[in-house]
Amino acid sequence: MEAAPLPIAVFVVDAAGNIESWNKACEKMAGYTASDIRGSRLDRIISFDESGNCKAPSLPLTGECEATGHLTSNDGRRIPVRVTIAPQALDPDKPDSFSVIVAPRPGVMPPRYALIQDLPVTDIIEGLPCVFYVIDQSGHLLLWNRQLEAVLERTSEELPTINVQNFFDEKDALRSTENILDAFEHGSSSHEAELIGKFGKRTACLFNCARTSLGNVPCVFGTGLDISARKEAELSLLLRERAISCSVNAILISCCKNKEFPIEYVNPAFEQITGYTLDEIKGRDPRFMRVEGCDEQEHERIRDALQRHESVHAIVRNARKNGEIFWNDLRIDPVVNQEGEVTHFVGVINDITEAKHYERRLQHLAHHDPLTGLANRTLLHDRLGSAIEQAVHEHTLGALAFLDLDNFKYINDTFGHDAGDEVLREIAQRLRAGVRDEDTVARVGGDEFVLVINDQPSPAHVAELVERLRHSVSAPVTAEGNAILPGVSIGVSLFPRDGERAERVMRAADAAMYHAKTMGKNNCQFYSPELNQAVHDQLLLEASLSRAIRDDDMVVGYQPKVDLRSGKIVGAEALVRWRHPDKGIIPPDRFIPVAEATGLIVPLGELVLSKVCATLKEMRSDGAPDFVISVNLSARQLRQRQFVTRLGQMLAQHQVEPGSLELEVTESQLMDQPEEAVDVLEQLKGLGVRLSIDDFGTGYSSLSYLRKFPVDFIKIDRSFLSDVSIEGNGVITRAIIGLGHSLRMKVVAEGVETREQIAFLRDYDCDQMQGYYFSPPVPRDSLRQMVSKDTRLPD
Ligand SMILES: Nc1nc2c(ncn2[C@@H]2O[C@H](COP(=O)(O)O[C@H]3[C@@H](O)[C@H](n4cnc5c(=O)[nH]c(N)nc54)O[C@@H]3COP(=O)(O)O)[C@@H](O)[C@H]2O)c(=O)[nH]1
Repeated sequence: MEAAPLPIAVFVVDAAGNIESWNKACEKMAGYTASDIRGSRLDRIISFDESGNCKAPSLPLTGECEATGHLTSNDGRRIPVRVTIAPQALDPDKPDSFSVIVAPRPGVMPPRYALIQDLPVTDIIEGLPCVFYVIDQSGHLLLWNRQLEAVLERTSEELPTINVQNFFDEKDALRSTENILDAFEHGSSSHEAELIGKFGKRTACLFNCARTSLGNVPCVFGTGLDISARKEAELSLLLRERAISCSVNAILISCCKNKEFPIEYVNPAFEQITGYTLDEIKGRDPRFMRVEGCDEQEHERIRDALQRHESVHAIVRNARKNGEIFWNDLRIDPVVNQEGEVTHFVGVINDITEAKHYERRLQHLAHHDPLTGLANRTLLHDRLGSAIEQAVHEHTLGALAFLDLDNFKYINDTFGHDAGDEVLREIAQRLRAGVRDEDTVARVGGDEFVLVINDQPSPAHVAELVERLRHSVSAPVTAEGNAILPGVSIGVSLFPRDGERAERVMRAADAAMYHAKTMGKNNCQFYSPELNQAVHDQLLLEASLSRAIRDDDMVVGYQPKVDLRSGKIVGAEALVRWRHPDKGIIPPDRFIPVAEATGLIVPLGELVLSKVCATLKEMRSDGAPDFVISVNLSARQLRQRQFVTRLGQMLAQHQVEPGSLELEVTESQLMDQPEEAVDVLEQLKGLGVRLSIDDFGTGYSSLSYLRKFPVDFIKIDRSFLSDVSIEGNGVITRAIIGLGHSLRMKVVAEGVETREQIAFLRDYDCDQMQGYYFSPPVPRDSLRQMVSKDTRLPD
């Protein structure tokens, strides 16, 4: 392109040639500003030609003249100009200012290289924004600029002595030197390499070399442009590119150029997660992976955010190429260019399918029983709350049934835990099959199930349904090759009739179930306000029992035990009663279960034992040192860790012979945890006390355990004696007597009420009897009298 012609410059000087005025045109031509130049002499900027037609003006100026010369601009250029100087004053005799008109001389502009000799080469080389070098064929520097010294951290004295290959890293030296010297052969070369300073400074440079010669010496000259910043930018770009490429999160970049936001890039993780390659989907609308009809609202939200060029986070379901649906934790952010415009969107796709499934599993676990898959207590509570709310709102009737398996412990102990689990699973399935999908079946404890039955036409319908369920649950279950008969007690409450809050409805069903248990098990009871009263009474009983034990309102009665051969009283069973201030004597059947359930049995048992010890001491001083008193023990007392130690201490404290105390434990208690029972019984035996198995025949003793229990007596349960003349009963009683004797135990018959029973027991060599036929439980003093009078069973 032709350069624009320079304007004519006109300025004013005084006669001495000092510049007085300087306008924009002058500044444009010469580059000096008015403040730079004002006051300078004319010959500072214009050198006049001495030869030629025009004569150079001499100072001081006197008159008009025309000359040619060169204007030296402030950037060092020498511009050929024609100069006209004319006095400005009106009085030509006293001229004191002159106009100087400077015009570039057309046609006298030098050819392209004509001024080359005038070039300030050193200035140019030093002013270059890069390193400059001239190298001979041996690889030594002939010429260089200061920039090279700075980059190589070397002085101008050092540089000529060092070969160019030492300017580079060892690994780069050969290649870089070759590249530079290549220019000797090919005329030019270009490459990138790092210059290494003497003290380790590294400068990445782009080298451009060209062949030339200095005089007759062939050499290569060139520049090395510092590209460190560019290299750094490139590296960081590369790093980001690699990071995107290596990311485990799928990344998608889409363009904003149209409303479809076409895909421009996806990384390998995207390809792996979705199954689509970049080639397959480039240019497509990213929504192509959405699942029709799924997460519509979320997609709408994403769309809105993108239209507004905003970031958005959403969790949606997408389809992989193979059709599989995955959960996508999606984060989309706008990408802004240098002008601040959003040009792209970057989407980070995180496949959280596994996490979602895990979350669901956790959710399920948090709300379901792992063994049966039924609802657990938490879910039951939620469902019951909603069911009650619905029943209240819609004026319908709902039912809550509380089911407790009657003999589950026995099943577990006899057939093993695997069989027990199988029974629970089978029962769960039967219950689930017996109700509708909208009803809830929950397992809330080892052998406790709860049903929430919605929207029932009448209580009679509920009763029918629950009875059907009871039958279904009680049917034999085959587990681990055994046919097991699981009985179940069911308590039912109705809502909102029995309560409008979950806790109340649950409590009502629980009370009904408790009632069903006391009614002989394997039956179903509905809650009634009377039942509530009973539960209330029960609670009162619990509270006052604790007080009674503390205040010693307990009395112990003694029922004599008689030797069947001699008819002599040989001992007694201690039986506790509660002497209630208002209700009179309360029998143990009413408060022992409460004491056991509340743990009060422990202090109560200790109270009885200490009273018995006191009685035994009295009996000894009465002259009956061999007299034995038996005390009933509950399972909870037996399981008490310090029981044996404490009993030993108590006997010692009362100075009672351990052999005069007998402890009765029921057969079912022993068989509850037989291994532990053997352990405790042995410790008790070690203490010297006597042991007996109470209510024998009602539990499920196995012969192997009977052998292991170190007991002295077995007590035949009174139910077997109720009518010994009836075929079956007599047979069992006889068998128990035989069994006891064969195990070297004495046999006691309890609940003996008739002469016939006595005769029967004597016929079959039973050892002792206890029962109303001889005596009911009597106060301590009455017992002492009977013993001292030697009251006997008649022959
Ligand atoms: N853990 C503890 N349990 C105790 C204690 N005191 C009593 N009990 C247990 O309470 C149950 C009921 O006892 P009770 O009402 O005292 O009845 C006993 C006898 O009165 C009764 N019996 C005795 N002879 C006859 C009879 O001829 N006919 C008849 N119908 N009943 C009779 O039997 C009960 C004694 O039974 P058992 O204990 O099985 O020998 C009872 O289970 C007691 O064990 C205590 O301090 N701690």
